[in-house]
Amino acid sequence: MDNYSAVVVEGLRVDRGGHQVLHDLTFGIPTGSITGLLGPSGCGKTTLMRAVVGVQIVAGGAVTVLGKPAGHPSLRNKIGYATQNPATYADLTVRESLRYFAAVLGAPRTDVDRVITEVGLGDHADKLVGRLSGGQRSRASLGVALLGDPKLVVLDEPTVGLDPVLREELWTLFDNLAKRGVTLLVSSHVMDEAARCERLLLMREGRILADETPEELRSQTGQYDLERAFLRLIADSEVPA
Ligand SMILES: Nc1ncnc2c1ncn2[C@@H]1O[C@H](COP(=O)(O)OP(=O)(O)OP(=O)(O)O)[C@@H](O)[C@H]1O
Repeated sequence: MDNYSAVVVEGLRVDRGGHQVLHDLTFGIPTGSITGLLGPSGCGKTTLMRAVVGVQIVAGGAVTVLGKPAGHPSLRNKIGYATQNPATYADLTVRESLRYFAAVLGAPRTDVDRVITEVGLGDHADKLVGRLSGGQRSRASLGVALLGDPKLVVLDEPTVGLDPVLREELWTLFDNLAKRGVTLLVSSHVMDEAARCERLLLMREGRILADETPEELRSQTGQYDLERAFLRLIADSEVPA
């Protein structure tokens, strides 16, 4: 692996439920970048993230993360992962929950207050997770992914259910993490978030349609609006040879 790529995926194939859901994917994710993973529901975004984090059985190919095979024990404390399902306990408060996960991960206790502030839950730190709104609960899960000092943060639709102000705050947090050299892989359905990413991986039906910067995507398709650009790519990919 070169120093430039935090993640290298080569010829990745994954089968789920008896079907191939990822088809020979090959790409790299630059260190310290925010890469957006975008595509319609069911195209394979979560499956790809699971493969990067090392919890997905793969049928073929290789995934290398920070120079080690995905799932290698030494990566455990270097990767933060927030799934679409909140990873917190309903009967603990936000602070208790984060303290628990900090202990499990071996992260310093002082991290708890830092991440509570980072995810904007300062006013809700002593509330039971079960009494939080959906958006607050997903921010509590995001807090778990930020405990310790992860070098790679993988976030599956972290802004679902958040209002525009909170979404903006979270994207500012992602920018700050990237400036510190953290690599972020963030999935989203929302194309306006694509413009916040340095690189975009656009997926459809288990294949990567584009791996480029928002600017490259705009100039390649002649569309400024990234949603239109994506639709143009899909239309072009469907033109019979
Ligand atoms: N546990 C599972 N068992 C069998 N098939 C699955 C399982 N989870 C997902 N799949 C299938 O794998 C494919 C990719 O699903 P995946 O969850 O990766 O898509 P996604 O792009 O993340 O979707 P969404 O945006 O809706 O979360 C889909 O066809 C889905 O039906």
